[in-house]
Amino acid sequence: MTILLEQVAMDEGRKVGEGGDGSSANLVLDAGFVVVPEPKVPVSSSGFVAPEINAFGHAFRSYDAESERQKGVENFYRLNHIHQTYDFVKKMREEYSKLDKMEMSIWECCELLNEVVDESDPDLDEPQIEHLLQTAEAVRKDYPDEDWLHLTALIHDLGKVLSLPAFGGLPQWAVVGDTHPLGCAFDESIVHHKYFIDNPDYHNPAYNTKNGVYEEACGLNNVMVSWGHDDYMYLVAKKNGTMLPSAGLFIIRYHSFYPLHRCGAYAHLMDDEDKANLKWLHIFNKYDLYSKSKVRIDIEKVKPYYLSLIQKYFPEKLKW
Ligand SMILES: O[C@H]1[C@H](O)[C@@H](O)[C@H](O)[C@@H](O)[C@H]1O
Ligand SMILES: [Fe+2]
Ligand SMILES: [Fe+2]
Repeated sequence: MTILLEQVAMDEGRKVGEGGDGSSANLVLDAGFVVVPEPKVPVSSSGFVAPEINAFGHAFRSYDAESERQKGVENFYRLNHIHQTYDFVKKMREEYSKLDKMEMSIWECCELLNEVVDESDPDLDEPQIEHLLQTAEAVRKDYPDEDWLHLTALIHDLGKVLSLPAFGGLPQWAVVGDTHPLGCAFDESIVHHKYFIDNPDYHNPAYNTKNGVYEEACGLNNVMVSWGHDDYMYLVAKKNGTMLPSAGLFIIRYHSFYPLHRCGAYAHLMDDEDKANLKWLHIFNKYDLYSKSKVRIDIEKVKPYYLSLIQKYFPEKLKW
């Protein structure tokens, strides 16, 4: 099966100002029709076995178990839940859609990411480039033919550069952690849900019902999801005209949306394209979460392979 990129770009373009990604979402349009094979979801994978415990001796994603990271992580979610509001997300999307902060290649960004510490993650305290390569290499072993998925894995967390001064030096609560929609009720499955009580949207009747400002099946592209590294990297990839398939862009954009991909919350907002792409996100999530370990990848050895993928799917320099 194939899809026409122009069609996808137009579909997304019609949602301008409605929680979509703004008016210049369709750079690809200029190139006319580009036929991209839509990746088929393979029946099953082999190799990678998800470990039962993380590097700190706990189950993965234990947000309440006492550990050296627990308090910091909980405080992170307290701030995240208080400050991420519908208006805040709208403002951030507008600001960062300008892509006027930096010009650099994908690989340069991978290297920059090493400066970033993620305070939201109970399972990881390794430099971020290790996580990128661990995820990508684990995916590559099980899905050797899906090179777009290897590259998606490599770049999925690059948006964390938002916390660096050159990108506005955003606080952690606006960069990392799980994401959730704004403009409708906060689902109970969201980590440390109790802190929403101090969020103004929680008390706003326009925003605190099941559907809130949305209609059933309106499509996630119409939904304001909390601002952070996911949506930023999606904007960067899309607006710089990446050739990644829509499943790759969906993974980048929603990989932290655990309430949806782990708990099935907000499923009523998805449209058919979201549902198809969610299958790939489920596959990806296993590698993103469970490849986090102390095992280092030899960067110099794998670098040429990833540089070739970057060249295939991205322009040499991107606007950030
Ligand atoms: O703490 C982690 C980390 O910030 C990841 O990059 C993000 O994707 C996860 O959803 C989050 O739980
Ligand atoms: Fe992430
Ligand atoms: Fe990740």
